[in-house]
Amino acid sequence: MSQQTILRINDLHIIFDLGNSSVKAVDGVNFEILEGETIGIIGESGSGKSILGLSILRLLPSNAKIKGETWFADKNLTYYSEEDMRKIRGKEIAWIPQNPSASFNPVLKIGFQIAEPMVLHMSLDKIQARKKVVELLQLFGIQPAEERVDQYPYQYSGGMRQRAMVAMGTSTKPKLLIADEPTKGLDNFRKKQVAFMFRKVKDDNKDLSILLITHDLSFAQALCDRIAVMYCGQIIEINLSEMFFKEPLHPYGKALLESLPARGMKSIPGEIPSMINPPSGCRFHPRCKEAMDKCKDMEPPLLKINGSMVRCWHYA
Ligand SMILES: Nc1ncnc2c1ncn2[C@@H]1O[C@H](COP(=O)(O)OP(=O)(O)OP(=O)(O)O)[C@@H](O)[C@H]1O
Ligand code: NI
Repeated sequence: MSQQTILRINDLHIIFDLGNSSVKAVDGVNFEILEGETIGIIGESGSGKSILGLSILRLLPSNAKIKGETWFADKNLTYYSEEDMRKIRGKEIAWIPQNPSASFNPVLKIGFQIAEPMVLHMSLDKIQARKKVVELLQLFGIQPAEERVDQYPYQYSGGMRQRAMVAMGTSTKPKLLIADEPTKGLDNFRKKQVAFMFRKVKDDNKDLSILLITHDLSFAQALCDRIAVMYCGQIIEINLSEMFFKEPLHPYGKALLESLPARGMKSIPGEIPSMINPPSGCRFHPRCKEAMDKCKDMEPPLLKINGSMVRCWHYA
């Protein structure tokens, strides 16, 4: 049985025009997400993870120029109008933003905000929606749900707001859920709670595909079927999670793992490169222990190795 592709991104480029210079935030990205799979996008700050996620929903800042195609099942979203995108957002593709505290409207009750996508997309009336919200709050451990439904964001703890965001994101039974840094700023205990909650969401919705954008490698390892590593606007490795955490292909992947506390906590030498003037050749070469002469001048293509992909001359 082969899994269906739910999302396919073809040769995506996103450029920010800064007047006298430009930032290539995403530079030639190709990948796909299968039905029911969880894929993690990892990489250092500024590598283009959030911009890639936002581009799928076309929520990019207005100074962004976009090239390439985004297919959602058999729909080519590239040519969708804003009006058509609004029917997809929150219904078929849900977005869980990076900062739940800033994303809830402080003057509206949480229950009302969670209900909104269901009222909009599932034509539930207010009473039905309220009932659904109470069920969702219970499901996500936000108790006592009957009381919590009428509270305002400030009355929730950070962890509760995070869970409420996921409740809202999954309320309309989307096909794809995109979550940006869902564990950002949480302590270890709350990180585990969020991982547990995502597991539950996955178990309850076997066909749901999840795109997890995260810095948090242990969180990615706990949840993802596949890992895509981004560096300086490009995907430089796509691998099964199991393979990646055992033996990553790209030297940058190896360096990321070696920077984990449990694996020696070796920081990656050098600096995250400028996105305005990225390094020549392989973008990682100035920081790479294994760099060869060729890596300085020639950009490696994304090579297929068995079922994995890697952008590194060592595999050519
Ligand atoms: N509105 C904007 N105008 C200009 N450049 C931008 C804008 N938004 C993002 N960028 C640039 O695009 C690049 C990618 O940003 P993005 O937010 O996707 O990174 P990220 O990988 O999500 O990082 P983080 O892990 O810190 O969230 C960065 O170099 C950033 O400076
Ligand atoms: Ni980000």
